[in-house]
Amino acid sequence: MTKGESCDQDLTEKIEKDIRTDFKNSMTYGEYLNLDELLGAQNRLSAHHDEMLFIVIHQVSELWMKLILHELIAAIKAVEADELDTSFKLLARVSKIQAQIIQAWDVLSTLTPSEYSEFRDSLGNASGFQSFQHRMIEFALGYKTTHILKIYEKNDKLHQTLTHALHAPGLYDAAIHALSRGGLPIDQEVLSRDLTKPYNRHDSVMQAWLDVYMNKDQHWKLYQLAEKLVDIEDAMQQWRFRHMKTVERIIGFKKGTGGSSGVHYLKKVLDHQFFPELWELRTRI
Ligand code: HEM
Ligand SMILES: N[C@@H](CC(=O)c1ccccc1NC=O)C(=O)O
Repeated sequence: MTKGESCDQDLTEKIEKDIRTDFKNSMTYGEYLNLDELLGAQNRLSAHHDEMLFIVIHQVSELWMKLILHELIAAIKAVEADELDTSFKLLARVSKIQAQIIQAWDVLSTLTPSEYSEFRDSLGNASGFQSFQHRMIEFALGYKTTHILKIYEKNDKLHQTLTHALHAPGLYDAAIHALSRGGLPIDQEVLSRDLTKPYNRHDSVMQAWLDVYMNKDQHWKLYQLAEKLVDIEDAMQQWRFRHMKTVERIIGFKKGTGGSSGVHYLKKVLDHQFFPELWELRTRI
């Protein structure tokens, strides 16, 4: 490269930098937050006044889910790296976001059965059952339900992302490996378990958490991690319960648009536990 060419290169870089700075300086609030797109995305399918509430509550929930996932994925990495203090900060934020989406049910509860029935038909077969981010969160917590993948067969990108998450360790698997690295004996069959299957309760994990709780001074960080996980599961169950009750007060025991039995199905989902040993130990101590 000649001297002249390298000068040209410097000049081009300087101009490009100036353009970027100018753009940044003149950028508005709305541009930064992409508000045209965000606030233009409430497309009602009916002329019903209350459909706006229905759309906004879902969109707000999906936005919060986006942040939950962002934090959870970082928390899993932190636990895997034995950076537990970092994970506490991230998991505490997840809990605070969960509190927001639990509160959101209060707003939706102002929708009455007659109001909802006036636009329910326009929703067709669409259902929250198809919420991709909801499944990503369940997967990140270790609840891997393979039958869910079928829903996304026609969407390569979502299917691929969910398949990747299916094979990746969830938060509970990361915590169990941290127990093992912390010197608590965990059976090999748990450590090398098939991550694509939902987690099942295991004796060695039960024993390890009991040990952590009974000797918390020696395992303070793992003890704190356990309580953060309990916070998260507690909130997941509160969310599920509020969803089930809100649905019952709005559609009673009608079948769901997604093809399920409706409230009966939502009640059954409440039986599932993400971190079973952390609940069982409460009876054992
Ligand atoms: C009037 C309001 C709502 C009604 C009547 C309702 C009803 C239902 C029903 C009946 C199901 C079972 C699947 C089906 O057959 O459709 C379901 C699933 C689901 N809904 Fe809702 N829902 C409402 C609001 C919401 C909101 C605001 C969210 C937040 C994103 C949401 C998220 C979900 C999710 C994630 C599932 C799957 C649950 C699982 O499989 O564990 N729903 N809903
Ligand atoms: N499953 C609901 C419909 C429903 O709630 C819904 C429809 C479209 C988009 C999101 C929805 N929310 C949660 O399930 C019903 O059966 O009325």
